[in-house]
Amino acid sequence: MEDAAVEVRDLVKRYGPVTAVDHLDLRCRRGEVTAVLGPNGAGKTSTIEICEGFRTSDSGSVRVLGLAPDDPGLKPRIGIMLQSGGVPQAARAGEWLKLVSRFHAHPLDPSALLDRLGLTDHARTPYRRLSGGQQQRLGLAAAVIGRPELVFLDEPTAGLDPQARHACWDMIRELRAAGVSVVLTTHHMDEAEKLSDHVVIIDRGRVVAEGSPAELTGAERQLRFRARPGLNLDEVLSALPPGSAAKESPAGHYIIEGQVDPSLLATVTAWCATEGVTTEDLSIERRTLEDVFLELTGRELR
Ligand SMILES: Nc1ncnc2c1ncn2[C@@H]1O[C@H](COP(=O)(O)OP(=O)(O)OP(=O)(O)O)[C@@H](O)[C@H]1O
Repeated sequence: MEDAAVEVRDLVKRYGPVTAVDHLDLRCRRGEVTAVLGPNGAGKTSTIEICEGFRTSDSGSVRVLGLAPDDPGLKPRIGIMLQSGGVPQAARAGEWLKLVSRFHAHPLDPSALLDRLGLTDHARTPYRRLSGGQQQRLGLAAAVIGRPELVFLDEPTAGLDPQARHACWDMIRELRAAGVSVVLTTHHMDEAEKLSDHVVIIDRGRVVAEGSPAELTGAERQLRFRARPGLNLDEVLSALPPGSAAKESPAGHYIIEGQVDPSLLATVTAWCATEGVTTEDLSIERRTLEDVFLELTGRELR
């Protein structure tokens, strides 16, 4: 398994009666961005923090860059951005980053990094006085300053405004371009779709689906329209090619799935015309990761 940045097999983590991670397998390839998605309490942070060496597992095996998570040789090679920050409350942003840089053999320039993340004006501000978004950005800076081979980012854009979010995305793209492996957890589907090579969806401590964003959303497209509620979809389905699907969700919002081509479009609009149904907002769309997630778990991510 030479090329795995992270290799987790049959991982189990229990907190008393709660099984947070339930025989989970996870493989993150080197040089790729892997996004781990799941609803609250799915077991993402438990899994990632076991990989980072901050929590112990009950059973299973974990290899990070080929090493055990508690191997002292691993720390200088990985960067970690914790959900909880991990920065002393009184530490000033600039001084903290300089201190962190001294732990690394070939660090990035702290001032340039602060500038990059829009924190130059806050270099002398104690951590506790930074806004939530500024704290996040400082955490990201500390995770990448040592030029790591692998970066773990736990919800890196939570609470960021759109501008800071884009700065964070740019940084993740640059890391990837430089060959750095990135493992990130997120609640944002668009973030996972835009940034990642591989998406792993976990729910109740297990992997429920994985693949590239394109593999997960499939080539299938959807025809969506609005019309009066309660249309008999069995009728339109009987006129469509086998394998097509139709649903009304929520009331008055219709989705037809299958080979969405001009012929299918003609069939649906002709059927609507014979039924005296006026359609509104008719559009053809690709399935999103959010659609896939809802189908798999029946739950929203947020
Ligand atoms: N230290 C702990 N003690 C007891 N239970 C815990 C602890 N940490 C996590 N849990 C429980 O384990 C389950 C998984 O939590 P975890 O934080 O790993 O999920 P998550 O997917 O990261 O969730 P979120 O998206 O909310 O951060 C949850 O039911 C949580 O309440």
